[in-house]
Amino acid sequence: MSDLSAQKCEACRADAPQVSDEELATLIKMIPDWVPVVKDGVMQLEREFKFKNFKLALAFTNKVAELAEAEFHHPGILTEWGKVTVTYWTHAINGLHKNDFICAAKTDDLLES
Ligand SMILES: C[C@H](O)[C@H](O)[C@H]1CNC2=NC(N)=NC(=O)C2=N1
Repeated sequence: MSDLSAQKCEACRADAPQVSDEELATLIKMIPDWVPVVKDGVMQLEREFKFKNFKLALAFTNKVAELAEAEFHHPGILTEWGKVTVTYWTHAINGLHKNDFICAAKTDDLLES
């Protein structure tokens, strides 16, 4: 568990600021397996997780879903045979918030659980 994954998400508020370029540069180093991507004009964090088959991919998907409910911060999840693509962004601000980095770090920790 890292400093980032030990933190808790805060409630998503529409007036919350998006992370600054400097914060992005610092935070992205803490989750080196994730990449910032822009989809439909919205900056998001994305990582592909590889598995031996669909059953393992689905089991991981369910762990991510439980995390999302526990933090009340929800990703996009694409579950395929042998692969799960997880994407975080904050809908309330249509961009990246520190919550997204916390949840990405917590998602990485699920691989050890
Ligand atoms: C009403 C609103 O959807 C909720 O406050 C939560 C639910 N989960 C969420 N998840 C994400 N990724 N962004 C949000 O803004 C968000 N809002």
